[in-house]
Amino acid sequence: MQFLAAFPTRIYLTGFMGCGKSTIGPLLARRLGYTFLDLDALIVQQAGCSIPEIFAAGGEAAFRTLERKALRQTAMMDAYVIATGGGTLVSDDNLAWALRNGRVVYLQVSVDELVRRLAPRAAGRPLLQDRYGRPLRGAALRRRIATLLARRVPWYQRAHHVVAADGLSIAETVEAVLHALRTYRDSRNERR
Ligand SMILES: Nc1ncnc2c1ncn2[C@@H]1O[C@H](COP(=O)(O)OP(=O)(O)OP(=O)(O)O)[C@@H](O)[C@H]1O
Ligand SMILES: O=C(O)C1=C[C@@H](O)[C@@H](O)[C@H](O)C1
Ligand SMILES: [Mg+2]
Repeated sequence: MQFLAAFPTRIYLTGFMGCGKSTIGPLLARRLGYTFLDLDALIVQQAGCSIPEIFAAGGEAAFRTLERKALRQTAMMDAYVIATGGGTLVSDDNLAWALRNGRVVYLQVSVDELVRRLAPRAAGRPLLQDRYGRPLRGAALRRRIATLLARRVPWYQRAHHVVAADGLSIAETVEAVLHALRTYRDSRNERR
């Protein structure tokens, strides 16, 4: 009997804040019959406080420690779509781990589109706030997004799949990710 390779067991969504990991993830999971997990939500649940509270109490380093642990808790999860945080896979260590333990999909979105999406949603994202905890706006928000994104792209681009999501609706982005995963699955089956 010929065994046909199916979709990977774990799919990790990566990309900048606002690229849509938490929005696309549940829809993608439903299409695949997978379970959805949001790593930020897992961290909040286990810490018993919000992300801004974690940053306020222990700085970004404390958050990154929790995030690293949360990522590794997904090791044995079967048939999961996992939305990582925007900075989770911006680390050689975490990225190499995710690349070994699942398929990593980068939702690539331009600075212009990220600014549009994040302008009303900077609150609750500590890296998009000023030193007084006020959400950045206008040119300051754009500068922060552009600087951080440029720094992070070298990690994001090492994903197994890069899905150009600019100009796509939410539903179209789900289809684009499914297309990338199907193409990968079919290429593996052809090689058998
Ligand atoms: N085409 C689109 N694809 C995805 N999200 C979109 C789109 N158009 C608008 N949005 C909105 O942009 C926001 C994307 O935010 P979301 O929380 O999903 O991003 P994220 O990648 O999970 O960010 P973070 O890293 O901060 O968790 C949502 O409010 C979503 O409704
Ligand atoms: O891009 C980041 O570094 C972050 C993104 C969010 O998902 C959260 O994980 C947190 O706000 C940090
Ligand atoms: Mg998210």
